[in-house]
Amino acid sequence: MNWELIFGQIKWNSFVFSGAIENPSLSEFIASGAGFIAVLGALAAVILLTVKGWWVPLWRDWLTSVDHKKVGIMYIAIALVMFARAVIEAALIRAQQLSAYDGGGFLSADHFGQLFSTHGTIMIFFVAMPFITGLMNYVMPLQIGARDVSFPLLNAISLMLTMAGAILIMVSLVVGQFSTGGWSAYPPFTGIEFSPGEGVDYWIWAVSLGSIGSTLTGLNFAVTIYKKRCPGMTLFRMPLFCWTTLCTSILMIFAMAPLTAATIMLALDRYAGFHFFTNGDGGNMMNYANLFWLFGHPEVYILILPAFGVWSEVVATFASKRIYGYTSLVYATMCIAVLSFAVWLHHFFTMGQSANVNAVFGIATMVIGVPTGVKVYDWLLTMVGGRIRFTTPMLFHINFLLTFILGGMTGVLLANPGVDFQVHNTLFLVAHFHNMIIPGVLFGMFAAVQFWFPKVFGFRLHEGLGRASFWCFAPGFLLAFFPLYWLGMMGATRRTYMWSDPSYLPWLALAMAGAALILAGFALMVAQIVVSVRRREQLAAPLGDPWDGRALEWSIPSPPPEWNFAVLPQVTARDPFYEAKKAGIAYRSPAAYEDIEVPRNTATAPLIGLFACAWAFALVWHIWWLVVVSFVLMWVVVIVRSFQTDTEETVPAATVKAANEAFLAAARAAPGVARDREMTSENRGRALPEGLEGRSGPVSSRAPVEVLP
Ligand code: HEA
Ligand code: HEM
Ligand SMILES: [Cu+2]
Repeated sequence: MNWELIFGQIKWNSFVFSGAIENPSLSEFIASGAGFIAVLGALAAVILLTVKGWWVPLWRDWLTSVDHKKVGIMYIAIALVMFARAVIEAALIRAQQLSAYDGGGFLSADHFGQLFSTHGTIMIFFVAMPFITGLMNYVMPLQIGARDVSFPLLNAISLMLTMAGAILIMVSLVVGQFSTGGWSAYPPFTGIEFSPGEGVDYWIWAVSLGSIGSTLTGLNFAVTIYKKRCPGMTLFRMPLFCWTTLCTSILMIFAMAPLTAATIMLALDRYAGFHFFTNGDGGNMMNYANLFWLFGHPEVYILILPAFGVWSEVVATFASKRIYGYTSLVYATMCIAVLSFAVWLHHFFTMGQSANVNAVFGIATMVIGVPTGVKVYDWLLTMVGGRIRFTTPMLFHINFLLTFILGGMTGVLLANPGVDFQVHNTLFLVAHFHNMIIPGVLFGMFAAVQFWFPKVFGFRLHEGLGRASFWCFAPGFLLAFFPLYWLGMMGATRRTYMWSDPSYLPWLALAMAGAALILAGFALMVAQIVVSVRRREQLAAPLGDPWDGRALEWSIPSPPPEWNFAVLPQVTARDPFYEAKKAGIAYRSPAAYEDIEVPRNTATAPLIGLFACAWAFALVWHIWWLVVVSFVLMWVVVIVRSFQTDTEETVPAATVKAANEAFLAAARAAPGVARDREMTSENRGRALPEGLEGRSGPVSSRAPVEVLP
């Protein structure tokens, strides 16, 4: 039998374990160990699912679900698993750099190159992207008073494409190697001549799958926000998180396309001998740099805007005050979104444009500081005069304000081409972007988890452990990244696996200590989740409104029913739920209930994801029969689905009524918010008073959130 016909380019020595046998070294053992852990982890999951009998529920209730809430949770689960891997890789990079004085260190140059490439690629495409996408999925439809997104099946397909990409990257731990070309994968280095192996192909197909998934998500969410808002929810009554979701979705639609184009063109160069980006034959790698950063710069705002939305929700809720400067926050978000398409060139000031071109793009970049500053001042002014509750999300918010400004300022420094020539591609740059992404995006997502967890699962997270993890994360970040500003100015370049200037050592040691603290923070966060699950009875918050919330998601039970809203809400003001509580008309019984149509679960999306994953794997290894078979199967699934007509089921009005009336009765009877704003015979059935909009909300009369044991 012809091996190559069946297995393509996979050979015995493609498996990571073979390296440790043929060429034993610490670096190879670590690589094999990682492969081993991946295999063991997968095996452990299979055994757990089998022993507990969870296969059927996993398939029936989760993988085949098209419910935006479950899709959102699955996105965040992917993000957390991938974060665990990428943060360990960061610690290895740090340890290598600390020990690498004058040829020391324990990793081979090649292994080190794979580590920073997978770390960057995973963190951006398979941690930050799924995290924000999962969060937008869960929260946005609830906040606009919708029952789901506009295209629930498409939503599930986006998820499964992202999952396929993540699985492909995990497979690269075991079979073959990953790219050493960094997260931006510049040719000609990533061309076939300089990187002939499978590594770059893993990067290309994993990123392409994620990128197509994100394009579809962008379309889906933008249409949802335009079309599915509940009665009375005008655009300018939407919570700010929905505004940032809208802007991010539009950015996704326009920015992911150049990335997909770049990866496919790079693939054509590598597989079919095209020369879009080659050094000779009429190719030009600058085309790649332009396409990549035409995506890459908006990408960083795709990540930060939803986080800005989270910060707006968090600060208004925990300052117990209406957000300051709502309209200016909306316009600032729009400005940032538009400007983000006009600055991509600042990523390659040093690559040969004229000084004038650099100046134009440098100024455009600096201008983004203005709308961002508007946001910062709005958040600060929201806190002024508020009654601040120092919960974990609020601690993250204050830390965000303090550190994000510093990172923004170093961005403005980099926007000056003269300065950039000095520090481009040094650790100064690495410090800048981690300084934006970690306190801004990552901690924004952590704050969001703390904030919305009780909504999703019906019980709170343990507050003490949450604070403990915060107190590791926040100083850990400072220690891990501020020394890099110094190192960068001393000339330490990024992506270096070895160095020879002894004055680097103390700074690298500090950075290592910081990375260790961040790992400790992550461990505490995992502990927090485990402890909270165990104590869920004690931490229960089933009535849906644990923080004295403001937007519509807090007006329904926790966890929300499949149909979200028993009756679509009628909105007459911003912060509609808060205003309703204030007017004493929250938790009113609706006049009548109707049957609700919900989409049926379907195997379509997971099958498409499965075949997409097989297709990408086959492309990486040139297994041509599998390329054809999986591609055809993917389309067979699509065609079969298009003939199905019975795709929805009806929840009878009586079922909805029973569930909702039980919830409303409990909410009215409960102490706390419901009691303070008790239903009375006078206010029952009364519409929300007109003119509430624009009036600044009063300081909440509620006691601050107690710290749970
Ligand atoms: C979430 C991610 C994120 C965010 C929000 C930003 C925001 C900004 N970035 Fe950053 N950046 C990255 C992630 C991010 N960046 C990444 C990942 C890279 C490198 C990729 C790579 O090469 O691998 C990078 C690289 C990068 C470069 C390229 C440098 C080089 O390669 O040599 C430049 C240069 O101009 C730059 C500038 C800026 C600026 C001006 C902002 C501004 O938006 C910042 C605005 C914020 C403030 C200014 C603070 C708050 C404002 C006030 C308090 C008001 C008062 C202040 C003024 C009016 C100035 N960034
Ligand atoms: C949580 C703690 C983190 C630590 C300790 C860490 C550490 C590092 C280190 C040491 C590098 C290599 C620097 C070099 O080139 O010498 C790096 C690169 C990088 N990191 Fe992180 N990081 C962390 C989180 C994140 C997050 C959350 C993101 C994005 C969401 C991210 C994105 C990147 C990117 C894009 C690169 C560049 C990769 C490349 O050069 O191609 N990191 N990080
Ligand atoms: Cu940029």
